[in-house]
Amino acid sequence: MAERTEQHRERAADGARIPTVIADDVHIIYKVNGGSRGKGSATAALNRMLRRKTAPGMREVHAVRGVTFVAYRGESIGLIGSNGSGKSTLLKAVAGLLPTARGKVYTDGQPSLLGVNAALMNDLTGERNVMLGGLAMGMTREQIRERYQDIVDFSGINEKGDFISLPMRTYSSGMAARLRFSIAAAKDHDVLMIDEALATGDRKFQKRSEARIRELRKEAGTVFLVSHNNKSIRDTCDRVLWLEKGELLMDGPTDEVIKAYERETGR
Ligand SMILES: Nc1ncnc2c1ncn2[C@@H]1O[C@H](COP(=O)(O)OP(=O)(O)OP(=O)(O)O)[C@@H](O)[C@H]1O
Repeated sequence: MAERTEQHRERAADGARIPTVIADDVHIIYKVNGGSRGKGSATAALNRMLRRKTAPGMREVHAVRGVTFVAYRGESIGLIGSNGSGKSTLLKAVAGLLPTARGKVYTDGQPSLLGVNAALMNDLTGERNVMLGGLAMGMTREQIRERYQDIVDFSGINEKGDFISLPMRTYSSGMAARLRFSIAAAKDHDVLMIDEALATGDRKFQKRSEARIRELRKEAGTVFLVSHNNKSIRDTCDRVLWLEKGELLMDGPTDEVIKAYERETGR
């Protein structure tokens, strides 16, 4: 892995912690077309497209409501909350993939979002996808070639045969998720965001990825992890943000927040 550079230190020369992400009163609103009053048929939608009309009754989903926090170098932050509470939306906004309706997100460096749905090409081989994924993260061909074997070994894709030379559509969902994680984890990120990646893959792979997350943290980036698995969060994160209905309910040390969450949800 890359050597620690000046820029990768956890603390500034005066000993102050270095912020990597600042979310200031962030609001995210999705606008949903034709959410559907009326029949919402395909013909009606086609008609609207042809006439360039906006859908009647455009609806809004206010997914994130006034979230504020500061993340620092060397932190690993878990995002928890019930289904639909806004975790993935918040990460997408931090990654710059969704505009804020109000408020601002400031980041140091380019955040990388690794979702279980990260776009790899199903018809291409695992090998080609390693190359594409690496290039998409800003690595050079040379760097990817250097790390290629590590990526494949880490993913464990070839443990049961030569799967890396087969198209990704032949992979199980666990195998595909492992390859996505392995590609993303090959680079030292300033801010790495992982959406449920650890929920997939078997226990052995989860252990390996948890270890890699700890390593990435040591290399002084900031890691965000969205997960419904409290154990993964406990094993990996030192701080947790708890979202409910788009609002930040609690922000604090992992143990405190998870305990409060478990009391509330009975899980
Ligand atoms: N593309 C979209 N268009 C419209 N609404 C959306 C879209 N994506 C998410 N939403 C809505 O935004 C809200 C937050 O969703 P989000 O996926 O961020 O929640 P989450 O906490 O990540 O959920 P989960 O734990 O189920 O993955 C939900 O009400 C959801 O219906």
